[in-house]
Amino acid sequence: MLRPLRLLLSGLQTQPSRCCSSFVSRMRYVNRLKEDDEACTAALKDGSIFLFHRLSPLLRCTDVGTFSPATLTCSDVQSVLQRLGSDGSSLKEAVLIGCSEQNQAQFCLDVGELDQAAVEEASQGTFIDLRKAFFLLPAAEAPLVSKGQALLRWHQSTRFCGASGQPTQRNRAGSQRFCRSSSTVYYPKMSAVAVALVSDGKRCLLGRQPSFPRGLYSALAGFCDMGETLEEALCREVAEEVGLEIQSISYSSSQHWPFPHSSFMLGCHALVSPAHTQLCVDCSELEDARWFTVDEITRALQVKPRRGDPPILWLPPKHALANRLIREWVEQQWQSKGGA
Ligand SMILES: NC(=O)c1ccc[n+]([C@@H]2O[C@H](COP(=O)([O-])OP(=O)(O)OC[C@H]3O[C@@H](n4cnc5c(N)ncnc54)[C@H](O)[C@@H]3O)[C@@H](O)[C@H]2O)c1
Ligand SMILES: [Mg+2]
Repeated sequence: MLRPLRLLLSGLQTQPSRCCSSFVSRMRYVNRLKEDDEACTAALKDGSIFLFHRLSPLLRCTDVGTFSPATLTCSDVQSVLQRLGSDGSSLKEAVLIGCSEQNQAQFCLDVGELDQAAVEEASQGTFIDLRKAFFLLPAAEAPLVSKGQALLRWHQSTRFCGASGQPTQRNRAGSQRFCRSSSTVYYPKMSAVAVALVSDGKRCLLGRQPSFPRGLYSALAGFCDMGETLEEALCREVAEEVGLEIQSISYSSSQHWPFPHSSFMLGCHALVSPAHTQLCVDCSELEDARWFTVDEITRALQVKPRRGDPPILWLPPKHALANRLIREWVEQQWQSKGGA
């Protein structure tokens, strides 16, 4: 079958184009690799690979005691696989996750079929559960690793078509899967979650679930229902969880959150009328919810939690969107105090 000219031309190009800004050319390059299997195969040969073992990423500890994701070249991975007696065919399972600022395509690969300790020894790293690894990594590197895990998990759970029950096939980049029998195309999925930092103008509202570590309180959150807007989801979640009606919703920022599975977190600030702040907590959802003053929150932000010694109030870690919302609120409170 004749391939479209666009794909033939793009297949010749195995590096990002230099005609536009480096960001634009990297984005277009990654997009092209998703569409063109041959270009993607070529990019893998020159690309970098993040290894996972049963969804735990391979990290390396630096000389100064910090952690970073172990970045291997394709030939590094080939020699690790060969040393462990694998024929290297599992490289075909690598999934495209992006392109580095150095214009190198980035892939992830799960080598869960190999002995974990042997891969660690051969690749000079350690596989660490993402729940721990995510917080050990610098905030700039954690999202790439969580994206890799999310894509690998999605491939593992979408092997069969929900309509025909037949096996699905992936494209080279791993950006979609296809069922020949039902002609269904599957794309990676994530659930939308609305998070709100609710304030009454002077205090902010935080809640805790029974599963949270002792002392931890966070912004209210909930999965968006089908057909809901972000605003509708926030209003419903806050009403359900603490029995309040919110208004003046303003969007702050978003993040991909890998726990327990892929969520697309949409973070907002919201207000309640100071005359209606009485909480009616739904105990089936939350163990507790409370109003906190800016002084209490400012003190809690300065506390470094130590193992076995939880402070009275412990806030979400810096990598979490809720932490960002809390910091934004504190800054805005101090600014308005300074201006008053
Ligand atoms: N990154 C952050 O800063 C941050 C902050 C708060 C919450 N979160 C995350 O947001 C997620 C949702 O928060 P929550 O637990 O309060 O939600 P929630 O209040 O909607 O309650 C969870 C319940 O919703 C139901 N549910 C509906 N749709 C679902 C779906 N698509 N997937 C799973 N369950 C679904 C389930 O019964 C589940 O037990 C959690 O996974 C949490 O880790 C992240
Ligand atoms: Mg909730």
